[in-house]
Order: sequence, then C-alpha cells, then structure tokens
Amino acid sequence: MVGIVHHSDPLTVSHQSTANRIPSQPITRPHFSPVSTIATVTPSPANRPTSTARDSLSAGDLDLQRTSCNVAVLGATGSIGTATLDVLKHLQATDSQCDWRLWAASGHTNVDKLARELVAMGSPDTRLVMSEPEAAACWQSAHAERDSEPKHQVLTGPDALVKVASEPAVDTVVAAIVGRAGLESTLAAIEHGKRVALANKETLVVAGSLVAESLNEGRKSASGAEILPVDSEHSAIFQCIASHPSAVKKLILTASGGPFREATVQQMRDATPESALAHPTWDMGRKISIDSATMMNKALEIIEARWLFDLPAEAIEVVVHPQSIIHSMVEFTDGSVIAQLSPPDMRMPIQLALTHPRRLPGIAPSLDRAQRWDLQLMPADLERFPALRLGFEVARVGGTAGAVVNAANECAVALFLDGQIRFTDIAQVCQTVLNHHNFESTPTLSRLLELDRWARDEAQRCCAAST
Ligand SMILES: NC(=O)C1=CN([C@@H]2O[C@H](COP(=O)(O)OP(=O)(O)OC[C@H]3O[C@@H](n4cnc5c(N)ncnc54)[C@H](OP(=O)(O)O)[C@@H]3O)[C@@H](O)[C@H]2O)C=CC1
Ligand SMILES: CC(=O)[C@@H](O)[C@H](O)COP(=O)(O)O
Ligand SMILES: [Mn+2]
Repeated sequence: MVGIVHHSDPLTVSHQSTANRIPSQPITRPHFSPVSTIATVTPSPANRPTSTARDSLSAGDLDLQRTSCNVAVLGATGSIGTATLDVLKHLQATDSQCDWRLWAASGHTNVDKLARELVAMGSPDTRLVMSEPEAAACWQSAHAERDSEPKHQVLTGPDALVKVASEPAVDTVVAAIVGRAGLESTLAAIEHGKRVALANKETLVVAGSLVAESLNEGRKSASGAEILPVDSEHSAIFQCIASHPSAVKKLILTASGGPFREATVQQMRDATPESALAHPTWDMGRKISIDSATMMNKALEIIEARWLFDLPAEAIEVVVHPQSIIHSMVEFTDGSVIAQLSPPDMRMPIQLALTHPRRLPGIAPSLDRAQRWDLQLMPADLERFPALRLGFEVARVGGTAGAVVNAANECAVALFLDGQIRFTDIAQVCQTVLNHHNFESTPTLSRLLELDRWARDEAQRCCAAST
C-alpha cells in the first residue's frame, strides 16, 4: 500500500539557524558560514533525506516513505519554466518515492502556450495563473465556449502569483519569472515556508537583505522555508561547498564571456540585438541573454552569491570559462579548489533543486568522456565589461544599490532590444543611475519598490538625454 506523507508531517521539521547573518553596514570582513545561508529549514516531503528515516524502519515500512510534492511553477512559459515542466514529467514517470504534482503554473503574455503545456502535461487539475489581465481576458473569452477542453481553474492578475505562492497546499515554488516582476511571489513563497527553487536571481539582487529576514521569520514558524539555487553557478557552489562549509575561502563564479567575449569596445558599441542575443553556450530568455552579453548577468550573480552564501564581495571572484562545463568552483582555506561540471543544460540544477538532498537519474545528458574536452579558464576583463565592476561594488555596499542597478538594467536592456540605445550604453546607464541615487543601507521593501520605479524613470531620462 502506498501512503502519502503530507507537508505537515512532523518528521520533516529540521530547523537550522541563520540568525544574524545580515549586516546592516557594508561588509568589510570575511564571514564564512555558507551552508546556514541556504537555510535548510523543513525539507519538503519529496526531498526529505530518506536514509535517516529509513534506518530505523523495517522493510515493510519502506512503502510508507512514498511522499507527494505539490509544485507551483511561476514563469512556466519561459526557458526555465519549460525546462522545469520537462523535469517534472520525468520525475512523475521515474521517481518511485514521490508523487510529483503540478499544482499551478503561471504565464504572463504567452497564455496559449501555458494552456498547451498543461494539456501536454496531462494535468487537468493544475491551476492556470495568468498574471497579465488582458491576456487572461482574451484567452478566457476565446475559450469560454469550447466545452470539449479540460476546464482548468484559472487565476488572473499579478496578485494571483502571490496567492499561489502562499497557498498551504503548495510545497515547492519554482521561481522562474524574469526580473523584478518575480519579487513579490518569491518573497511570499519564502514567508509561507515553501521550498523555493530560485531561478529569479533579481529577487536577491533587489531585496537580498529582506529575503534573509523573511527566512529568519520563516525559521520561527512551524512550517519554515528553504531556498535551493537553480542558477547554474549557484547550484554548482551549493554542491561544492557542502564538503567543508566552514572552510570556504573564495567562491569562483565562472562566466562564459557571452557572445562578445573577444569583441572590442567599438564592436560592442555597434552590436545589434540579434548579435547580442546569440549566446554561445546557453539557450535562454531574451533579458538574461542580453545580461550575459554585457556580463551584467555575472554582476547580478555576484550579488546573488553574496546573499545566498553570506559572503562578502571580497570573497567572490569571476573567471571566464567559454565552454560552460565548469559551472563554478569553491576554494577552501587549504588552497584546494572543488568544481562542479556538467554539460550546459538547466534541467540538471532544476532537478537537484526539486529533489535535494536526493540525487536521481536525470534527463540532462552526461558529459561525454569519449570526446576530448579543452576547458579554458581566463581572467575576466573589467575594462571591456564595466558591468562586472558594478556587480562587485553593489555586492560590497548592499542597501539600496541592488534595487537601483537592477531597475536601471531592466530598463536599459528593454531600450536596447527596442533599438533605442547602444549596447555599450546599458552598463553606462546603470552606473549613472546608481551614482545619482541617495544610498540607504537598511531600506524597507516599500522603499526598495519606490526606488525601483525611480531608477526606471531615471534610466529613461538618461537614455533620452544621450540620444
Ligand atoms: N534561462 C536560463 O537558462 C536561466 C535563467 N535564469 C533566471 O531565471 C529567470 C527566468 O529566465 P528565463 O526563463 O530565461 O526567462 P524567459 O524570458 O524565458 O521567461 C520569463 C517568464 O516570466 C514570465 N513573465 C515575464 N514578465 C512577467 C511579469 N511582469 N509578471 C509575471 N510573469 C512574467 C514570462 O511569461 P510569458 O512568457 O507568458 O510572458 C515567462 O514565463 C530569470 O530571472 C533569469 O535570470 C537563471 C539561470 C539560467
Ligand atoms: C545558465 C545560467 O546559469 C546562466 O546564468 C548562464 O550562466 C549565463 O551565461 P554567462 O556565464 O554567459 O552569463
Ligand atoms: Mn547563471
């Protein structure tokens, strides 16, 4: 007989302290307590370490270890969202210990794709979240008369994302919305004690200190929360760091260098959206692809790492690795460096974020050891890629700087894709807006959101003035 163990099962409660890990001032000292910052609070049932529970059980009890996991995929129509649905289908077909259920899936403008995905998943009970009201209204009027179609429950508007992320029935939220738009739902998921498979790095860039506070509050609650990194570099570090979490010297983020790794500044000045979107190793959404080209993506990842692993900017390095096989490395106090390698396929870190601490056979391919690999590592060029310098600076000062640089970047990327500014203007605009803002070291969420709006307007003004 199969027994379903629900989220509230007392066996799942395992709290771990993350107290006092957020300094209110810019950090100038090394502080190594990386594992606690991943905040392993209450593994959701699908991920509970089975070995501990199993050891004390008889063979007949093993069936009772079967669990269920209700997953909400926010941003299901995007690159990470689609890869997540692939992983879920795979786990549904192969995981003998857990019933993986797609409880809800969200799309913003691409609601037809969302509905098609759910039909392909064969999950008629999944709630459809359509966060963009006009797209939702169009879809609903087009589908109202089609009685033959499965009737999904439909939730609409941006508030629906927070509602789903807070829903008691949901165990795991995959935060795969792009940009600051993913902030509220990610914060809600953390506050409501979910496992958060975090792709939306902008949440930590904008509000890293508040996320840490939410985790602290969650730790006091009966439910608890945990963040599992999906971003390939942070997943790699998470895996490497586990060997000696209290002996970390440096986090070494790898960067592909993007499509302009060897380009001159003049060539980058003349870059078209099409050339900037052509990432050499990853197939990703448009915004992150442009971020990779400016290396702002690495800047955002420096800030993400600073909050996830509770390390100061001084303990974070970036090296260029064009092949995207080494996803990042950790140097320990004795000088030993541990790296995580796999082909560039996001289904691997996504699956790990869902099933950790279990590692299960995946659908991402393994490294082909029959072929020759030429893996290169080289220093990053902060002169040609000024965004990187910004990333270190923002990670160092914290406070309001992340929200401001993120908003300016989102605005500048959109203007570049729209043909209104040059590629090299993107980092320049971010620097200018950052310089113009009145820094505060301990902002509230409402202040961060205010500054987000201000920085977008300021970025627009800068761009208008420079054209
Ligand atoms: N792609 C990758 O390999 C990686 C991505 N990431 C991070 O993951 C996140 C997602 O990236 P990616 O999948 O590439 O992005 P995509 O552009 O492919 O997808 C973005 C998703 O967010 C939704 N969305 C966009 N705007 C809004 C909004 N205002 N409100 C609600 N939903 C919205 C989109 O809906 P719709 O399409 O229906 O409009 C879509 O589902 C980003 O933060 C990125 O930095 C991190 C590591 C790797
Ligand atoms: C897949 C992933 O995690 C992306 O963030 C990727 O790292 C982008 O590549 P860059 O190293 O070029 O920014
Ligand atoms: Mn990444």
